[in-house]
Amino acid sequence: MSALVVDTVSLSFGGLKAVDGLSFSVEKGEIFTIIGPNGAGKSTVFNLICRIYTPSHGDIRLDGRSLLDAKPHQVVQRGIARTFQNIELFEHASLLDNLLIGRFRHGRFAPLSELLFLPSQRRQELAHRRRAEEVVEFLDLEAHRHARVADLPYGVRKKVELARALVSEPKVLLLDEPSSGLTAEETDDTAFAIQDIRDNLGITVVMIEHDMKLVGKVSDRVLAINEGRFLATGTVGEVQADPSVQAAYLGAAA
Ligand SMILES: Nc1ncnc2c1ncn2[C@@H]1O[C@H](COP(=O)(O)OP(=O)(O)OP(=O)(O)O)[C@@H](O)[C@H]1O
Repeated sequence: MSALVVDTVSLSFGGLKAVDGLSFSVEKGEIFTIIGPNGAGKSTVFNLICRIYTPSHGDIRLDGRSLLDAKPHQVVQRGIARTFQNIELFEHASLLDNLLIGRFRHGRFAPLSELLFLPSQRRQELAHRRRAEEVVEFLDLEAHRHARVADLPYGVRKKVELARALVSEPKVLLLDEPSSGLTAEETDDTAFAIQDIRDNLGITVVMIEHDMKLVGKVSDRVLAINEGRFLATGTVGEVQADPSVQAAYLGAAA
């Protein structure tokens, strides 16, 4: 069974069809990349998967179960985590605190037991702290664990966002332009991190990315879209050679 299925999904903003009858599926353990010119509908697809938007038509399924009955805050509990094109962190909190804040969005948050600090709550807290420390180590962030996020260089902040997504132990990780704003060296580092996340943590990765070098390095399969519609899917070479993909990029550049 596919990990994630987007099934004939549509969404319009006013008269604009941002996503138009789009279907694709992502297999478990795959690194799957969505490409397309600016305004193609890529971020809207992520927002639909995360339930920020509700499709006007179609269904989205995680492990065979529709996500459409989930509220945005329940999507993390269902097993989907996400990073953003523009970093979204608590800038004045420490790296570690940013990861711990994630726990309120993960698992059960019971205000009363939290208040009373019951043993079950304490166990959960400790497990979460352990998980946060493991992720810090996994992404080589130990040197920065107590640093204030606002004081960290951009490349490290981007990694912290990735760490925060991993703390929720997702089945599927959505990465929105993981290389944007990074140097070539940091982008190479990100490629290794993405591969490690799949290989060592067994997480399925769905990524939006413009940097075709990174796309070619890590993707098992690529999906190209334009004007909210399916253009082509296959290996990066197959998709880049597809005439409809070339026409879409040429059109966008015109
Ligand atoms: N909230 C919104 N309200 C109105 N129009 C929107 C909204 N969000 C996106 N759009 C429009 O929908 C279309 C798809 O936008 P989207 O951001 O999904 O594209 P994208 O492929 O992610 O682009 P980029 O590569 O530039 O980030 C664009 O024409 C955009 O202007």
